Amino acid sequence: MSAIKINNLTKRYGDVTAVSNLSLSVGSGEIFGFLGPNGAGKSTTINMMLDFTTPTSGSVHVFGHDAHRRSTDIRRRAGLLLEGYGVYPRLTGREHVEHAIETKNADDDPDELLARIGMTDVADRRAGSYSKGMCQRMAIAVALVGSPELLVLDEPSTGLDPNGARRLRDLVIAEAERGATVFFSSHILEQVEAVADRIAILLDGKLTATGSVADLRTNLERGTTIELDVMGVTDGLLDGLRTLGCVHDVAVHNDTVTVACDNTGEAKLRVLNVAANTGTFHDFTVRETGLGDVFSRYTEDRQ
Ligand SMILES: Nc1ncnc2c1ncn2[C@@H]1O[C@H](COP(=O)(O)OP(=O)(O)OP(=O)(O)O)[C@@H](O)[C@H]1O
Repeated sequence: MSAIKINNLTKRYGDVTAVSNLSLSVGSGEIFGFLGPNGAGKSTTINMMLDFTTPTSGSVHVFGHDAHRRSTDIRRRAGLLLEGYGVYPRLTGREHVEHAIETKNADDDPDELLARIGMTDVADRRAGSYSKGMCQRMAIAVALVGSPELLVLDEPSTGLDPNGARRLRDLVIAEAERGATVFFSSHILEQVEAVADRIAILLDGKLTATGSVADLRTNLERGTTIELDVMGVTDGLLDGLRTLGCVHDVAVHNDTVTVACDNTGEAKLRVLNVAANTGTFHDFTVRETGLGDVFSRYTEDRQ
């Protein structure tokens, strides 16, 4: 069963269409990464899932329930980390978590939750004195209260140092292993690539891609990227590369020519042969397509 089912969802603010006819579903127990550039509509979608914003049209179901009619139930069963999490400056980190435990009628150990995100040392300090990253860590601990069936994390990596980011990653995996569904938005592509079972990429409120990172790579037919360092890019080189059947894309940046081609030894050899024949080629790097490439391809190239 789907934990989240979004059908033809649209949200307009005056002339701005923040989300446009969006449909997607997230399976129970899945780690789902929601990607998109600034202003793509990620937060607006999340806000509609939790009934903080009303859709212009379309519907969202969470745990099979209508997000608007059953919002209280849904929020009770979910752990939320949303933009603009309100901090009470006079309360300590532990008191924030204790308050959430009380509100949710849960029986967690606040110290254990704070330890999971590396907050033990500062648990007794007032949140007013916390750094941005400490506030974010505290908000993550609060989201975990009550072992929620669904974690909705809007940009959870914001402000976290590499250690915090690693803890977050481990934590997301552990929560999914326990059976929780995790839906998180992020700009940190490596974070998403490391943990997400599937991702969706949003651009101008529209879904431009959905699937596993591997699926998206295959869709793009960009198994391998070869970067050619040349001394002066010539039309002969570009034409030669573009006529190869195994080449899907050729991009130029200064003296580097980036070639996306089939992931076969023969394809790589043919690309390097063309480059060698131009006489100005002096080095190359081969790398597998990463999520960064997929993201750029689905967003920048289509704008
Ligand atoms: N309350 C609002 N009133 C008017 N426009 C809004 C409102 N909320 C969002 N928008 C607009 O809707 C679009 C989508 O915004 P949203 O915050 O959902 O994007 P996002 O993908 O979360 O961006 P970011 O990564 O920058 O947080 C933007 O053009 C934004 O300006």
